[in-house]
Amino acid sequence: MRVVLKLGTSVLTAGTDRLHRPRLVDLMRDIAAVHARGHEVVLVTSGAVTAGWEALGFPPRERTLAEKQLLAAVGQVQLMHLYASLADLYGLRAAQLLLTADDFRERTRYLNARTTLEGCLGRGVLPVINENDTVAVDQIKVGDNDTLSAFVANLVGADLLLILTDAPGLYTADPRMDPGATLIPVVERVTPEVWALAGGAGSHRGTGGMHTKIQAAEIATRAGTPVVIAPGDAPEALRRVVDGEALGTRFLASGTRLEARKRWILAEIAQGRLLLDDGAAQAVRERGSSLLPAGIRQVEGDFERGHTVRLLAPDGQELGRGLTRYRADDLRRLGGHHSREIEGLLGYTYGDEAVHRDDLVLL
Ligand SMILES: Nc1ncnc2c1ncn2[C@@H]1O[C@H](COP(=O)(O)OP(=O)(O)O)[C@@H](O)[C@H]1O
Ligand SMILES: N[C@@H](CCC(=O)OP(=O)(O)O)C(=O)O
Repeated sequence: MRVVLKLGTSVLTAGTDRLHRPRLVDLMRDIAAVHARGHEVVLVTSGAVTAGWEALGFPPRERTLAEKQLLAAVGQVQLMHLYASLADLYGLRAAQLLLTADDFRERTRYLNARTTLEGCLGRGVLPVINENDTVAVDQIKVGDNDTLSAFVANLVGADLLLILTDAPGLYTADPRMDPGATLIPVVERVTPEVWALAGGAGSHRGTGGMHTKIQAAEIATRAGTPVVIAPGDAPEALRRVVDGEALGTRFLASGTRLEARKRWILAEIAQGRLLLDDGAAQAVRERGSSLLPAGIRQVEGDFERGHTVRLLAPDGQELGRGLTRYRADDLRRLGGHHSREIEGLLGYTYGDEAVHRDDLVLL
């Protein structure tokens, strides 16, 4: 089994202000045990900012981007030092990958990241991934490690994404606010009702709370990977979930595993929206046809050739996502025109289709 394990700050600190070493030992022992049984583990870890804060002697927090980047720069080294030493204790080698949104958006970078990850797994190395906070400003960052872990799960075609946190799973309401809330053991589909259950982060240390975990569950399950949200303080949580024990909340995969290219399209952050006319919406939805410029009524956003865009029916319903063959400004000029006019309008052509059916994933 190929498993992506996401460890939140809340788990790594065990509710304290610093990385909780005994907790890290337990987690690494769990990882090593699962690894020793032939499973592949990819670790997505938070905790750099907290580790940096600890390393600098807990200075008063400013909560600016510059401060977060500084703390992450200091803390990432501390975090990796701990992981590398602990992995060593259990006879494992750790590798570090610092990724950000562009690494999933740009095909070449995506393929390189995937090659490195496959290389690690092929050699039995434990990849340890965090967002590259030191360079990630709003425009290019994934923003939270729950979503990052779902992107990574899609990247490697994981059989399971396990998100460990400081809550026992998804509750009917934020258990910190509502003592009567109860655990939801299985979520068959991420519906608006499920979204409504999510509250924000449980502490000042965590990012996103249950909201980003549900978002992660939606991204991964849609690409065919089941997701479990489970308590990080449960002994041997990874081994137990891998063995099929019902721990925390399981989100069932909503589809079959998509081929790698389609997973990439879904994993990517959509850069723009194409509003189709009735005929085009019907052709795309019912026949899985390519989208021609003639069927585009409106183009929203700023995107380049090769970026992912959402395809919307006239009523606003999202039909699917695909890679566009033309940049946003080109499509604004081509919308409503026959494909034979493309060369005359632009002075060049990348083919008849705005989004080719091979590059299109219907939802
Ligand atoms: N419906 C819910 N069920 C469970 N936990 C929830 C819910 N809504 C909000 N939360 C909060 O989400 C927190 C976990 O997210 P977060 O603080 O970001 O942790 P992490 O560092 O693990 O990502 C929990 O401590 C909990 O208070
Ligand atoms: N990249 C940041 C963590 C961001 C994040 O999503 O944190 P968390 O909600 O604790 O998983 C760090 O290493 O501190």
